[in-house]
Amino acid sequence: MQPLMERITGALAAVRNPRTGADVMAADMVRDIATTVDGKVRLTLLLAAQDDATLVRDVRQAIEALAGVSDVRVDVRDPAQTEPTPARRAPTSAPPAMNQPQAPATGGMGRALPVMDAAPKAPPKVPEPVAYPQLGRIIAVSSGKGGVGKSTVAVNLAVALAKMGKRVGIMDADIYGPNLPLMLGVDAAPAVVDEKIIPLEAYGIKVMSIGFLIEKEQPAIWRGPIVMKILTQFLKDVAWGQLDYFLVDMPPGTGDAQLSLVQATQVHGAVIVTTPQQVSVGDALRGVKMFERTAVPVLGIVENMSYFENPETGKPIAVFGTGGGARLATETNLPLIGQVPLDPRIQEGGDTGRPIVDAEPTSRAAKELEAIAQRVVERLVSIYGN
Ligand SMILES: Nc1ncnc2c1ncn2[C@@H]1O[C@H](COP(=O)(O)OP(=O)(O)OP(=O)(O)O)[C@@H](O)[C@H]1O
Repeated sequence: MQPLMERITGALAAVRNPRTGADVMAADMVRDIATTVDGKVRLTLLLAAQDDATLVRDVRQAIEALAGVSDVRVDVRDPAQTEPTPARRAPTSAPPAMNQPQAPATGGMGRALPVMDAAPKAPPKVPEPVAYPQLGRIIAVSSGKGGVGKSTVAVNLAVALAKMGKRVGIMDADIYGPNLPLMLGVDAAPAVVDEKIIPLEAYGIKVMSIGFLIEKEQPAIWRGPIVMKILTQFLKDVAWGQLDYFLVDMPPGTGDAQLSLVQATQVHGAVIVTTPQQVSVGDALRGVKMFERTAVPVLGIVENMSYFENPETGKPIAVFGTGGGARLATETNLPLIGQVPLDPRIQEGGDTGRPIVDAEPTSRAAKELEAIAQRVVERLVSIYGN
């Protein structure tokens, strides 16, 4: 058999970039191929904003198919932010420490930090927002900080809307921690038919996640232009069909993805998720302001993990303080459209791919989430009509 390195470069020479027609080796899109004696392969793929993100998967699959390969990691970089090399670097044999992560430590936050945090040299061109009428009303579900239950709320709102007979799509734009595959129990490489990506389906909703495309267990290094690229591709190149509501599970904070989304299309409304604690409320306030600055109407505030229902008395116990959602609503003059209790079944359902609105429809949490979906619809109708 040929040496592994030669077989890798041979396999990559058969992976074509549909945008340019050239293979990824000839186009100099592959850097730093490294292998270990036990068949681990690591490489860097230079993916421009205009390139098809499914190339990452194609590259990985081409290498996985080779005999003797036990593990493949593809690090994605934006060529605009990568130092040009005068000549293509020769493939290197892997040093023994090859498998050590290259990204900075996460500082115990359980979330990988981006490895490419250098500012782009030239300001990126701001694209004109494009309308996607087939997606129906586009709703961003956002939070100021991570871990407040934004994805949980987004997923359950989507399922609740579907139970109301609406046609619903959901995508995540969370490059650092796409949660939808786990929460909805779907995780497969979506099929591509006639150059359109076919979304996966769960609980009557159509689903597309960055998690279906990017490498698992490796730091997300997609930044600025790549986020924009993925968002646009999900809006434009996914065969969503005609929808009534399209939910976007945003990454926490007020960064690239939020701006990219509002630059990519008209967002009809935002739902801001917070917990009752003051610190969470402060972050959420910044989120509200960001949407207001970009002329996206905030439909309302959802306070999650509001209270724990005492199983014996049925009385609420404030676990994370009280009143945060109401305070934020007063400060921003926005409606508080729901208070979702802390319920261990929400977490279990999130981990096993069964949203509580489907799994425990009679629970107080599920009923509240359904009521929130109803209020979101009413708010949208009051702003845009039917
Ligand atoms: N009301 C709730 N009761 C119990 N557990 C909850 C509740 N809401 C969310 N959780 C759990 O809290 C964790 C964080 O929720 P989730 O992933 O939805 O938050 P997030 O704000 O989207 O986080 P991230 O910043 O990672 O995207 C999950 O394990 C989820 O199941």
